[in-house]
This record gives sequence, C-alpha cells and structure tokens, in this order.
Amino acid sequence: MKDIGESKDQQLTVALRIRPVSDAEQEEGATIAAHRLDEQMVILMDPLEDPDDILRANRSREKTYMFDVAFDYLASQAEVYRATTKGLIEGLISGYNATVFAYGPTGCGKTYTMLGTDKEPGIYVRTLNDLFRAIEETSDDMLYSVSMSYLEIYNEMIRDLLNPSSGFLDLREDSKGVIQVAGITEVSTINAQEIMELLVKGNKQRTQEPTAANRTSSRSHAVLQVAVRQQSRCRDVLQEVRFARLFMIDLAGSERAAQTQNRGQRLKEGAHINRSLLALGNCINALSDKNGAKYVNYRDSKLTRLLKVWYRIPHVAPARSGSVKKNLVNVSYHIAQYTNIISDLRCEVQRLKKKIADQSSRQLTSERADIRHVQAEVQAHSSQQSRAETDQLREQLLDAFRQQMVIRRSLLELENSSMEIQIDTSKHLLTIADWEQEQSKHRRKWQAERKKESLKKDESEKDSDSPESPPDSNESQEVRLAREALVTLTAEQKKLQRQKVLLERRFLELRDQARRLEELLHRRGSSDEQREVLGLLCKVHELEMENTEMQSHALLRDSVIRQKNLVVQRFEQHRHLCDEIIQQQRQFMDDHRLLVPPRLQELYDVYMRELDERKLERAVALDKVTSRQTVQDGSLPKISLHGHGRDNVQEVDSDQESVRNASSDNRRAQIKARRHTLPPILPEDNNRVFKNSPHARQMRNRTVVTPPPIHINGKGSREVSHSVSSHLDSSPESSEAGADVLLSRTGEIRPSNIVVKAARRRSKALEVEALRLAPPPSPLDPKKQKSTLSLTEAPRRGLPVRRPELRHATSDDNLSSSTGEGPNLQATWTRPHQRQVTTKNQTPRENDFETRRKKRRSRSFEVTGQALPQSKTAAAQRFRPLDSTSDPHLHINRQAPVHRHQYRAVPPIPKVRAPLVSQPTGDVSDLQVCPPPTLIPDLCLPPLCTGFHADSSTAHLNKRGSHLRQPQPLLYINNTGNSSQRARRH
Ligand SMILES: Nc1ncnc2c1ncn2[C@@H]1O[C@H](COP(=O)(O)OP(=O)(O)OP(=O)(O)O)[C@@H](O)[C@H]1O
Repeated sequence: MKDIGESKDQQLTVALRIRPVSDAEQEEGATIAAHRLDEQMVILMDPLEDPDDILRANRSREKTYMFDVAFDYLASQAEVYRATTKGLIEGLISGYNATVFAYGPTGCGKTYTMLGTDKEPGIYVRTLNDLFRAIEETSDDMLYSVSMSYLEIYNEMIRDLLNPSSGFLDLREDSKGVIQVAGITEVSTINAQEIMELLVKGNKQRTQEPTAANRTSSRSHAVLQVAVRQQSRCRDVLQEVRFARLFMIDLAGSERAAQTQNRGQRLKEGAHINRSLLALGNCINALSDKNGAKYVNYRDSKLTRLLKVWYRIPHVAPARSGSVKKNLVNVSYHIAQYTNIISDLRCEVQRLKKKIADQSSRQLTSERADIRHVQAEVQAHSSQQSRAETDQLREQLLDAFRQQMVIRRSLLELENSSMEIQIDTSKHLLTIADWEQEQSKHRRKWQAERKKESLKKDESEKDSDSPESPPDSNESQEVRLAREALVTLTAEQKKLQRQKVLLERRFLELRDQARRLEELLHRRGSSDEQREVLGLLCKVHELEMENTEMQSHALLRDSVIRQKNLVVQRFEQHRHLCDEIIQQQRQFMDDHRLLVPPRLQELYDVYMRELDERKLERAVALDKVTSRQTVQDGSLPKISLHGHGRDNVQEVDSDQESVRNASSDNRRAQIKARRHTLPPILPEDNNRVFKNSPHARQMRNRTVVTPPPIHINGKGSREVSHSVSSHLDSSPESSEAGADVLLSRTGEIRPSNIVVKAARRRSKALEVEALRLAPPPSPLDPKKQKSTLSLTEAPRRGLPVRRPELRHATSDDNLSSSTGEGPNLQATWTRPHQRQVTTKNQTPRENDFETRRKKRRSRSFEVTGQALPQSKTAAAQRFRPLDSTSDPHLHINRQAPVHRHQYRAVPPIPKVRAPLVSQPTGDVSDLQVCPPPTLIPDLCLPPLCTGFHADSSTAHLNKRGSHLRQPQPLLYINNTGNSSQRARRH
C-alpha cells in the first residue's frame, strides 16, 4: 500500500472496494462505517465511538485513507476490473509478470471480486478473456502458448484444485532458483468459457467452511496461475522467448478470533491464515520500503515462498531497481533444434518463395498481357511500316520495269532509224560505186585506145604528146548528192550509235536494279502468296518485254517479206517482159520466115517444153497452197488490228494484231494482277515504240510501208479477188482499204517451201537493187504491154502454149549473144532491139557504155544457159569462156557464189520504207502483176537474176548489168565505213 502522493510509476496499485451491506448485517442494525469520499479517499468511522463519553467527546475518531482507487458498493465488477487488472494484460503479453490478489477480512467480498458469479464474472474471467483477445490480435507475428493452473494453500499445504486427488503438492526450487509446484496440473487453453468452467469446478474443490462472519468463508488462499509463453514466428538461431506469469490470488480472510469465535480446526485454520498473511504483509512492506530493506523474508509461509519468485523479479521490487524488467530469455538451442530451425526456415523460405512466385506470376501475367499488348502494337506498327516499305519497293520495281520498257522501245526506234540510215547509206554507196566503176572502165577504154593509137604513131611523138591519164569526168549531180548524203548519214549513224550505247548502259543498270529489288521484295515477302504474286509480277514484266521484242521482230520480218515480195514482183514483171519478147520475136521470125540458128532453136524448144510441162504453173500453185497453209498455221504471232468492230475484217494488219495481242496480254496481266494485291504493270503506251518518230507513226498507222499499188488492167488490187496478184499487192492503199494482204498475214514464208526459198534468194539479192530500181521501161509499147500482159486476157496472136504465168526470164541481148549466127540474122533480131532501147538523150559515150554492158550481160546469160541441164555440155563447148574468172561472183552457174553474193548483198534488216518503184513513171505501174516468184526445181536456174538486167534502156539497168562481171558493190553495203574504198579497190 502506498500513499496517494507517490509516483505514478509505482508498481503496486492498491484499490479499495466497499461492498454493500448484506441483509444479515442490516438485520443486525449495522451501520456503514466506511464511506468513499471520492475516487481515492475513504473515511472510516470509529465503530466504538460513544457519544455519551464526555472525556472522548469532540475527539475525532474517523480515519481517512487514500488509495489508488476506491470503489463503493455501487461499483460494478467491470469497473473494478478495468481500474485494477485490465492494464496488466498488455504487460503480460510483453513479458512482464504481474500479481493481483484480494486482501481483506473474511466476508468482505474478496471471492466475489476475484471469481464473481456467472452473471457477474470477476477479475479471473475478465482478465483471461482480454488476454486471449490480445494474443489473437498479435498471433500473426508472435507464437503464443498459454497454460493455467489453479491451486490452494490451506494450512500451509498446497493442493491442486484442478486435480484434487493428487494430494498435497510440494514447493521445489530448481537450479535457477525458480520455485515450482511439483506435479501441478497445467491446462493449455485459449477459451475463456472453458477457463471459467475449470475455475468454477476448481473453486468448488476449495475449502470453504461457514463461520460466524461468513457462511461461505474461504479457509485457504486460492492461487490462479496463468503462464504466457511467446516467441516470434521468425525463427532464428538466437530465438527470443518471452515468458510471463500472472497470479490472481483470492486470499483467505484475516480474521479475529474473538470476532469469528472459531474454535478447534477453525481456529487452527485462522492461525495459519493470519500467519501467512502476516508473512505476505511483511514481504510487501519490505519490498515497498523506500529505504530499501536488505532482506525480505519469504520463508515464513508457503504463500510468500510461492510469491517469492515473482517478487524476486526486480520490477516487482521497486525499492530496489525502481523499474520493471521484462522476462527475456535467450534460449540456446542444441544441434537438433538447429536442424528443426533450419527445416522451419526452409519451409518458411519455400512459403515465401511460393508467395513471391504467386505474386510474380500474377504480376508477370499482367506484365505479359501488357507486353503482348505492346508487342501487338509494335508489331502492328512494324507491320504497317514494313507494308509501306514493301509498297515503296514494289513501286520502285514497277518504275524500273517501266523505264526498261521505255528504253527498250527507244532502242527499237534507234535500231529502226539505224536500219533506215544503213539502207540509205547503201543506196548512196551503190550510186558512188557504180559511178566509180564506170570511171574505171572509161579509163581502161581510154588507155586501150591510147595504146592502139600509139602503135600507129611514132613512139617519140606518142611519148611527147599523149597524156599520162585520161581526164576525169565530172561527177554527176546524183553522185555529189550521194557523197553529201553519205557524210550526213554517217554522222547520224554515229550519233545513233552513241545514243544506243547510252541507252543500253542505262537499260543494264535498270535491269540490275530491278533484279536487286526483286530479290529484296522476295526476301521481304511474308508469305508464299506474296512471293507468288511478286513472281507473277516479274513474269508479266518479262512477258511484256518479250512481247515488245516480238512486235519488233514481227514488224521487221513483215517488212522483209514485203520487200522481198516487191522484188519478186519486179522480177516477175521483168520476166513477163522477157516472155513477151521471146514470143514476139518468135512471131516476128515466123512472120518473116527468118532462119533460126540451131542453138537458138534448141533453147526455144527447151523454153516451150517447160511451158508445156507446166512445171512452173504447178510450182505457183504449190506456193499458193503453202502460203495459205502458213496463214492457217499461224507460224508467226497473229497480228490484227487493234480496236473494236474489226472482227469482221478478214484482212488484218499483222502489226496491229501484235499490238492488239500485246494489249490483250496486258489486260490479262491486269486481270491476273487484280486477283492479287499487287497492281499490274501498266505500260504507258503499248505502241510507244512507234510513237515518236515519223517512221514510227508511219509504222503505227500502217506498220509497214508497202510498195505502191500495182494495178491490174488499171484496177485496184481489191478487184482482183482471189488471184495470185493478191499475194503481191500489199500496197498501202489496198491494205488500208481492207484488201487481202496475204503475205502480211502469213508474215513469213515457210523455209520448207523450196519455191519460196528460191524466191527469197533471188529477192535478197535484188531487194536493195529493187529499192533503187527505176520503173523498167519496156522496149515495147507500154500500152501494148499492158494489154498483152494482162492476166485476164488470153494470149495474143494465138500462141499455142503461151502461158503468161510461166514466161521465162530472158532478153533480146541474151538471145542475140547466144545464137552465134551470122551477122545478118543476128543483126536482124538482136541489134534493132538494142537500138530501140537507146534513148535519144544518151551521148555516144553512154551508148557505147551501154553496148558493152549489154554484151557482158549477154555473156552472163550464156552462163545461165549453161545451167540448163539439157544443154550443159554443148554450151560448154560452144560458148566461149568468161572474160574474167578472177571474181568468184562471176561463176553464175554455180549457186554458191551467187548465194554468198546474195547474203552479203542483203542488209541484215531491210529498210521499212516506200520503195523507189513508186516513181510516177506511169508505165511501170501499169504493168501486169505476174504470178508469185517461183522456180522450177528441175531447172534450178539461179542465174535467173540475169534476166532482170535484160532491159538496157535505162541507166539503172545499165548499172546493174555490170555487176555480173564486175565485183559487186552490193557486197559491201553492210560495211558502210569501208564500202566506198573497197568498191574503188575492186
Ligand atoms: N460487492 C458485493 N455485492 C454484493 N454482494 C457482495 C459483494 N461483496 C460480497 N458480497 C457478498 O458477501 C458475502 C461474503 O462475500 P465473500 O465470500 O466474497 O467474502 P470473503 O471475503 O471471500 O470471505 P472469506 O474470506 O471468508 O472467504 C457473499 O455472500 C457475497 O455474495
């Protein structure tokens, strides 16, 4: 007990509770002696005060006491608990020991305050309820174990109230000085209700005896011990364990023997109770002494001995340390315990890992979802970017394709222009070569004359007077113009070559670029479908390129065929003339009864036999069939007009058909491309190759310029329906009017056709010549010829076997030189014709030149005659040999030189241009169109070309007439740079 004025840090709290007056006391007339003045102050009235005692009158006997807290009879059990014990629970679970006991005289209400009733539980139950609640609140971090024991000290004997049969128990002190009740029952529970039941059960076992002061007087000290062991859930090597005990003691009531009137056993019990209480009081007084008592006698009673343990704790001895210390014990564990700790720690680690893993998993799942979202966005972005890049690459590839197409077409235009220049150059070279050849002959003639004259004159005079070289004749206007044109054409050709080199270089660059882009696109293709589309795109481009080349080749072939056709026409025209001449000469000889030389008669018989056998006619028919079959087979790409409404037009233009096919191919490519994502290649202009240059426009409009119309009896070729003339009539007018252009439709004559082969060989040899061929003036009256050569008219003068279609090429010169008859007869039927062809404007020199040329042609025809199988041996004996054999081309009777000549003479790609035969001479255009060029295979007359020169009435033919004996300038027309020199050299 402490005075009121002591510090709040006191470790001992004293509370006073005043119970209500019992019924028995009220019946006895008892008065209240103790009054609670306030929360801490209580006044006790002197129960022995006598108002009648004058000597003690005015002497105050009341005593006032101060407590930590004071309760009157109105105080409830809860109020007493909260004010005295509740505050100890926090210290208990923190490791602080505590003791609550009720002290007072018997019957004052100690048991009621500590144990209470079922309706009004006392401090025991309330304390345990709050203790378990506090433990539960902190169980996550701390591990608790609570045990409880309940005993009584009766007459200095200890008895287990939870197990009364166990007898009296002894107090024992271990090596550490801790007092233990040996054999006491400790109950581990956390259920307050269960504790209450145990306490009630145990309290029934408590020794109670009715006394005069209390009917249920407790004759023993009841001690409820609650031990709390706690440790952290985090296991460690140095595990901190907190152990605290709470003693709640219901002391036996002190009593006065006089008042209790106990006797015997009760008196003896009272004596033990008072002694133990006295010992307890002494210990308390000793512990609470400020001066610090050096010795506390706990051995006076078992109660103090039991409580010694607690009071030995410094915190319950404020006189000694002044503070309360926790009961902390550092437990040293053995190895086995360490193993358990490690195992527990491992489990804890696993648990924490699992917890972390779960959290990480949830977080990872969330993060993965976020990552997937981000990846999807990035992928979408990259996909979009990749698509844009792919589109850009595709556009670049398409642009490269387009540029390649443009360059390819430009190259074709250049090639075409180059060919034109080549042909023009060849023409001019021929002109110059002919002139130079004439000059050379003139010089030789002059030298021969000079030599002849020198034989007649004195050598001295000759040497002094004769000039060294003949005077050169002035160049004609044609030659001068040819030379000027050659310079211009050569420069133009070089310019074209430079442009061509640049374009080819650019084309190669674009092609490499396209390949790289194609490979890049192929690698970037994300799927097989895209790669397939890309492959198709490139394939479309390749096909388009091939189509362009095929168009070009088709045009060129068509032009070649047309040119050959033109040559054949001319050849046939001339052959008709020859036939007519033969017939008329024969008629003339018959009319005048002229003698015919045997050799001439022999040749004429051969000629007529060929007509009778109709071999040539059959060859023509075969050629027609072959040509038609070629058309049907369509060995070349079918070329038709581009546009609508032309399907009913049977005569379609081959080149336009090519264009239409190209367009159709493009449309198919577009359709194919539209099936996929990639756009198709759209050429800017399918006909761009023919777009710019005048020649290209000409090609586009008509594609190939064909010779002027060759009318039959003054009619257009359309009027000659289904005739052989249709094979030859390919004039622009007829074509544009929808005429049947058979050759242009067929495009090419089959190589298997031997007739066509022969015609081709001849035409190749003559095609360039035909370009510069003037209309062949006939020695006959053109009007007459027109009528006699008509295919629609019957042969005149009743010639028995005359078939105009099979007229053989010959000439009057040929006949005259091959007869070998006397001068009269020869002059009778040869010379007059020779004179007839001499123009009035020709000079004597020119006439002489023409005469010699005709002689050479006649000799060449002699060679032709040697080719005839029937007369080969005889002719070889009869005809004199050729003047010169140095020139291999003079071996006309051998085909090889002729063929070589033809090949060398024919430019690689003939010019597509209106031929010179369109000269408005009038007569030529009126010539009848002859059957298609053909040869009788049995005859095999390659030198038939010599007949082409039979007409010596024009300068052109005169020029051409020399090529059979002289080196041919035509051999070098492909070599424009050296042609002139080489021609001069020869
Ligand atoms: N505050 C109170 N309110 C009502 N009744 C009370 C109160 N205190 C005590 N009593 C009654 O007084 C009587 C005596 O009480 P109690 O037995 O608790 O006294 P005690 O001090 O324990 O006696 P003892 O020392 O002899 O055991 C009991 O019948 C009890 O019910």
